[in-house]
Amino acid sequence: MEAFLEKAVAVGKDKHPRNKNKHIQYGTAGFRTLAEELDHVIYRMGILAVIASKSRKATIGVMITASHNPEKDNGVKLIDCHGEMMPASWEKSATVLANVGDDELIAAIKSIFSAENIDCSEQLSQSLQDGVVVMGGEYIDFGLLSTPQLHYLVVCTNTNGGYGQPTEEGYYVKLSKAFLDLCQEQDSRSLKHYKKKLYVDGANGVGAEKLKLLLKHLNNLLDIEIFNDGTEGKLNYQCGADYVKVQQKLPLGMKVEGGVRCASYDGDADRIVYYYLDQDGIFRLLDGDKIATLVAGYLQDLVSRSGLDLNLGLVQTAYANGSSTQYITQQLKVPVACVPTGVKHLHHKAQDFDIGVYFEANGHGTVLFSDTAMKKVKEAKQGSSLSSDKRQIIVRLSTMIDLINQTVGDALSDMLLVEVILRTHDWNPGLWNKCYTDLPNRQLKVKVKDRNVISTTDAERKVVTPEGLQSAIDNIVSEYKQGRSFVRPSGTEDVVRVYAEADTQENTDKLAKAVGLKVYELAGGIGDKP
Ligand SMILES: CC(=O)N[C@H]1[C@@H](OP(=O)(O)O)O[C@H](CO)[C@@H](O)[C@@H]1O
Ligand SMILES: [Mg+2]
Repeated sequence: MEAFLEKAVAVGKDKHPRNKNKHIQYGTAGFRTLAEELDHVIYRMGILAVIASKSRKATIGVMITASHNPEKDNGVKLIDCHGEMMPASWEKSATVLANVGDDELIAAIKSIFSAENIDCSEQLSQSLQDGVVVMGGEYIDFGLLSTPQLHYLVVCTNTNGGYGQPTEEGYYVKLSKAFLDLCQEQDSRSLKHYKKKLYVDGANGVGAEKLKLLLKHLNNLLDIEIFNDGTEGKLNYQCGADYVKVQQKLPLGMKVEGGVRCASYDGDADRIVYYYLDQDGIFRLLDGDKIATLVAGYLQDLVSRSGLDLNLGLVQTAYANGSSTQYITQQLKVPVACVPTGVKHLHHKAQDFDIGVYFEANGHGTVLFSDTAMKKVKEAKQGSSLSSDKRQIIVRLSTMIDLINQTVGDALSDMLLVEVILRTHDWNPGLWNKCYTDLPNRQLKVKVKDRNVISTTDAERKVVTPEGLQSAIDNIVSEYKQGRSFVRPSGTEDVVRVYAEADTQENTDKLAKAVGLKVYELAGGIGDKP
């Protein structure tokens, strides 16, 4: 895209410069003025026409005419895809584009792209293909996919189909077959609490489209209504997993009844969080920690009933709610490891176990089965001396392995996994939520001059530099019941993140603010204080 834009500026400057500083406006019927003043305007309308056509995914028209005006005049106007005039918002963009200086063209084009919510991925994808071809490489263009689908396809390709068919359809077939098998196994039971109704917020990303395709394979075992499916709203804007997790409220546009399970994906569908409104209409979050404990508890039970000698562990980050860690270690008696933020750290650590469950609190996670675990399950399944009870459990474990996308966190696969477990337990979201009660928590962002002045240790739970910050945090935290707080530089945004937990939401907010202020003071805060 950058290359394009640079070319647009270069050609503009060279062949169609804006010489006069006269403001010209898209009026009643396009731009209309002396022909000699229109050259750069018409060039720029060529640019706008392409943007409009991409936005509409249709042909649009550009008319050059002075209509009823004198001969020395001329004009240009755009015709929208259904044959009518362009809407007012486009007239505004046209006016901006016509009047910016030659060097401001890039910024103006970018802002139209973003205002009209236009996807530039096609151009970026072309750039990628150019890079591959120039090196003599070959590529398969799978078009639009979720991130975890591509992870799946890479493994399938490199295992010659051993992990599944290397096609998007193969992905749906593999997951849905496992899901149907696991549900059918218990088809005869009557379910009291588990309902098949589920609301899904697609974050206006790729997940909604992919979910629609998956649903065709699920034999109506799930009754899913999709919100934020990308037909109108903006990507991740007041919706999606991150918004719901951090804001702890329903996404934009989602209408739900109490007690019905809801889930939000993120834009590329590698994260998922669940939530519901309880009988008092209060929002209840079932985040990555709640998913991790649900999955770990279930698999732990399955493994112990299978009689197989397999160790199971759970990997979290410092963002995991303190109650979840306590529940896992004390109730489930599953060992927990804490690693720095970022899936690469969690995934790596999870490989230390026969069965490694990992989840970030924000809903990114999966389960890894080691080669040894896969081999033991496979051998047990083939064994002839199993009682029918044991066989059923081993088959279940083996089908679970097929249901889980082990390559990376996957909103679709994780959703099916959660649904199977809830169905098996015959749980509604309230029963799931009851396992443990989250400590109130708060995340804040603090802007500083250079976030790298903050370095951390102990899986990011303690600050090393700047000097004095950790002892200041310790002092503040000691004033709060069940208080815990840590700070770290974000790896994806130019901010320092503050996390806090305490006994009440009010105290948690106070704690987060006090720690945020210390960061601001001791680590070079800029702009508004937290
Ligand atoms: C608190 C939080 O949710 N941090 C996120 C966020 O990283 P930061 O380094 O905190 O900006 O984006 C990462 C990539 O998606 C994700 O792995 C991580 O969990
Ligand atoms: Mg993602």
